[in-house]
Amino acid sequence: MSVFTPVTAADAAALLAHYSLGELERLEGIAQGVENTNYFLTTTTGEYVLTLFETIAHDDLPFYMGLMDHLAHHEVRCPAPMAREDGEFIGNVNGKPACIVSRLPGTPEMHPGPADCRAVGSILAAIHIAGVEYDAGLTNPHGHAWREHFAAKVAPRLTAAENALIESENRYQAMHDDTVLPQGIIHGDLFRDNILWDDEHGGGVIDFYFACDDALAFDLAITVNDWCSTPEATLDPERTRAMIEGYDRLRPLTEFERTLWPAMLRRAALRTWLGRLGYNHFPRDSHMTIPKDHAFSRRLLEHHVAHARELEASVA
Ligand SMILES: Nc1ncnc2c1ncn2[C@@H]1O[C@H](COP(=O)(O)OP(=O)(O)O)[C@@H](O)[C@H]1O
Ligand SMILES: N[C@@H](CCOP(=O)(O)O)C(=O)O
Repeated sequence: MSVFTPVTAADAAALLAHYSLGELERLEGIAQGVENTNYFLTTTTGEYVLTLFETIAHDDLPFYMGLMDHLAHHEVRCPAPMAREDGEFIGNVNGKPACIVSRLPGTPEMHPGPADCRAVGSILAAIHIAGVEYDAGLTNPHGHAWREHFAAKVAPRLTAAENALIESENRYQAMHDDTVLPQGIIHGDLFRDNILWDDEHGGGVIDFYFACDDALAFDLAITVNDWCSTPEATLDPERTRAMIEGYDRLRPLTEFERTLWPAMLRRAALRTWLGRLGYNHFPRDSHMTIPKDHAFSRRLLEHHVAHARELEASVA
């Protein structure tokens, strides 16, 4: 997250008047993240996170709130949304829709080994399995149409080589029909910084605001691309194998998923690259934001394009 919309103690106290969460003790802006405004919020009853939604359509918010509520009740450790006294999860702060969720303890593991990756694979599979019973849906707003549209928008700011790579990758993706793959609720952003680990509970998952309906293997590819990549923008074979095993033991991959695995890894790398180009070339006015490395995502995509055989072998 970031702070795009500053929140004062008085704003937070006015919001808390709609909840039974006690009195405000402390409010602290969070620099991490790039999508929403976030604050740690401490009250006399506990520790929470206040989120102001900056870009998400108001109509989509019940999907995210309901999903966290559902998963929190289905053995996925994740933030629980706090209900207001009127029963709603969403309120308003400084003109922005806002929610309060429980704050998870723990810290991210930014230098994972194979054992961490195996655990993450199992956490992702548990989300996919629990998602089957969630009775709401959301079409991926960053699917094929978005990739094409965004490519045209960002094109004037990129080099000819970058535009050629995006164009050919969009063409490749259009040729690979993923509707044959199992679909369901995906997290969509299970990067290293979105799991908080603590000794007592293990991994807790945050940041469900890219969740949507899509191919489950695409979600695994997003996760592998982040957790199993090396600083040289390649995939570490041992970590990749461990994550796929951790996933597969709970939700076995189908033959189609194995066949389309290289395409999913490429699609995930393209999605992240385009997203990061957006943060970089069309920045929003933020009071606190940590930039994302878009060149790394391009190099990862280039690696995937050049090493199709290796990617196939990683899931064989
Ligand atoms: N429920 C939570 N419990 C603990 N920390 C959280 C929680 N939600 C967010 N955070 C903290 O805020 C940071 C940014 O959150 P994130 O959801 O990734 O932002 P964004 O919505 O911009 O993607 C996280 O890296 C984490 O430090
Ligand atoms: N994880 C994505 C984009 C969203 O970042 P977050 O820090 O807000 O989760 C990326 O790294 O590009």
